[in-house]
Amino acid sequence: FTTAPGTHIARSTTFLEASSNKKKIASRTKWAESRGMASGGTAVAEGPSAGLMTNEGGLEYVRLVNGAGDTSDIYLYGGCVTSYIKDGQEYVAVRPDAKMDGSKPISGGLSHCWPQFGPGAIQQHGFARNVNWSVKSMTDTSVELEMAPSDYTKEMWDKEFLCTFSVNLEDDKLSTKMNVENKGEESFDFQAALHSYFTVSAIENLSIAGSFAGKEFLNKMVGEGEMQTEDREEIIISEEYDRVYKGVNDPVLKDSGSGKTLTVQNTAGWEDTVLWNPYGNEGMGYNNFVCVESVKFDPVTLGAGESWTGDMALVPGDL
Ligand SMILES: O=P(O)(O)OC[C@H]1O[C@@H](O)[C@H](O)[C@@H](O)[C@@H]1O
Repeated sequence: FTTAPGTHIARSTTFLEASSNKKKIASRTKWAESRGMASGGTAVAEGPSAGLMTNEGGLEYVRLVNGAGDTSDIYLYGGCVTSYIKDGQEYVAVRPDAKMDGSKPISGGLSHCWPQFGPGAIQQHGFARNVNWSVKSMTDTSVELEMAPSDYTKEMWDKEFLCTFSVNLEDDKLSTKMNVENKGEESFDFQAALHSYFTVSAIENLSIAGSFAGKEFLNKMVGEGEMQTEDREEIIISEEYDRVYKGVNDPVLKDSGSGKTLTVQNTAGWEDTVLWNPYGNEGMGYNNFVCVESVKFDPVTLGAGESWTGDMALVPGDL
């Protein structure tokens, strides 16, 4: 498969050479058989194949493939979607300075911030993005990952929880569902976000539509953070951005360079949008990505036995 020129960054460690296809299929078959599943799979000689893969840094990821040859990669480390390719166009970005070997959270993809967003009582953005999630079930086009407490998480946050993250590669979109369940006897609070990195052909080619006009936002780039009011219908980024738009959850990315749009369809749970771009930072590759994050900024209080769900789908389109 191919990707549109100029939209593909730091992808070398997440894509294996076609010559290693045999190894991938063998690994998938072994994985499926060890779980009592038919090996099945999309073992198309010339196209991508679905299944559990290992990257050059030793990290495992699941590749989903649909009938049209669209693909999505989901790393078990961090439960992170690092790629969504539809009709040859890559929509998800990974920063060129990202570590793809587990030495630090993946800076890119649909990265989980949980149970905390940003700085706070525990580590920046929480721990969900630097633990290994496990595969509960998978098919060629879907995977369900789970994250449960461990000694590591309990040291920081001693709560009984179960997080489930499902990704479904459909014909016209990539659907995700984050579910948090309180398995303990006492209530707990959390924040959540998908710190989503999306590809852009160049930042000057991007505008972001949505219900931004008239909304108040927290501009974290001013002093300790300042509340301001947005007066634009569409956001254009021409300086460093770190902004929390509470009550906005319908962003649409429009890229005049690729001629593509990407609708971030938040249909449950995700109430807010954070925009982040380290404008001018070449090392981070600022010119080829934007973070348009699906966020639940005000903490959720979950009673014993209760659960919370965030539904988000990425829907590609043409300008
Ligand atoms: O590099 P990371 O951990 O993926 O985070 C990216 C950025 O995420 C933003 O939300 C933070 O405000 C930045 O400080 C941070 O650099």
